[in-house]
Amino acid sequence: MSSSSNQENINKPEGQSILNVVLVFLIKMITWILKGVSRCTPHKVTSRLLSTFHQPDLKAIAKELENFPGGSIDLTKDNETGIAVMVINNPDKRNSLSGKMMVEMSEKVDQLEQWAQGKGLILMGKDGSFCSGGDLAFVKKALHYGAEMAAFQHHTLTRLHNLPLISVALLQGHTLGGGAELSTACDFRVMSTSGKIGFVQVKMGITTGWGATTRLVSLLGRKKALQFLSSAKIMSAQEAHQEGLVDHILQNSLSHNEELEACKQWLGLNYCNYDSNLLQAVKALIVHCDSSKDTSKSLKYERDVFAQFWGGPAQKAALAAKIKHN
Ligand SMILES: CC[C@H](C(=O)O)C(=O)SCCNC(=O)CCNC(=O)[C@H](O)C(C)(C)COP(=O)(O)OP(=O)(O)OC[C@H]1O[C@@H](n2cnc3c(N)ncnc32)[C@H](O)[C@@H]1OP(=O)(O)O
Repeated sequence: MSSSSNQENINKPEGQSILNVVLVFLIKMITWILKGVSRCTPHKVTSRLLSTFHQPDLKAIAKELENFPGGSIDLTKDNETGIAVMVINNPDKRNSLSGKMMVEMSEKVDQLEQWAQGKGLILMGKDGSFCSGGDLAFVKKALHYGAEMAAFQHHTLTRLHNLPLISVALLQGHTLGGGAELSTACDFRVMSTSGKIGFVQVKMGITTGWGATTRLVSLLGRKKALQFLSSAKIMSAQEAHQEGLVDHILQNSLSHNEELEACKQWLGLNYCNYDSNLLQAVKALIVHCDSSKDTSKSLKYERDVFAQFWGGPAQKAALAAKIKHN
């Protein structure tokens, strides 16, 4: 740089050069913001802003979901053993979840939150199948209602996951899509040797709608979560156990009821031997330590992304294709 320009700089009043710095900074900031906004389509900005500020009215969503009938969620609590069994009961549709069943599951979780003698919970499906996800008849009628349904399910499954009970999903038969998501809302997964599990959402033109991405990353880490969710792989019991998703495989050739009894034994003998107050305190401590990471922020973002695909062309094409995830 020539000495004369150096001379200029040296003679420039202090305020002038600070003003220049501030001006340059402001121009850079404005350019950066404009670049950022142009990257998002108006739709994405709107829906993200909406979901950030929009607090779902769960009571109103429940009223709407109850308009989609079918099946039931049945709960039995054994005050002697302290183990409850929650049954996803829609066997004619492979225990897929209707809107009504989503509301009933929320109500049963309410009951379990108040169960003083509770120690453990087994979540299972009726007649030897766990759950094949959302009831597709409900799904096709609720394509306008994805964000609300996801908000409702996130609320229920986060409370299920955080129950002061040690929970096990008994995976018999098929566990698909939303059904696989339900299984991640339990502390453990026990599977029959012939069972199959697959996070098939991406094959259905959507991302996870019931919170499984957040829970899988926390449970098994980013890599395994990415493998399951991007491949839509249908895993056998052996494969799921090898991946660490399933904690115990039941012995072969048991009847459906014998598998339930074996699951009760596994849960009772391993994790429900002590006083319910103590066990509930142990689980509450685990939940507190786990939720110190910001899972609510992660779930909110998961809902935002889900809402951008739900009802979109890829989901409509998948629904029209009547895909069977055998
Ligand atoms: C946010 C979650 C997300 C969403 O809600 O969109 C998802 O859950 S995505 C995943 C949605 N689930 C599916 O796509 C499953 C589709 N079904 C199948 O792949 C098969 O039915 C299977 C593998 C579950 C069972 O196959 P199998 O050969 O053993 O029996 P059938 O196919 O004959 O099924 C018997 C009977 O059940 C009905 N069915 C099965 N799954 C569903 C479902 N999810 N919703 C509604 N109905 C279901 C199937 O249609 C048969 O009924 P029928 O009247 O005899 O045709």
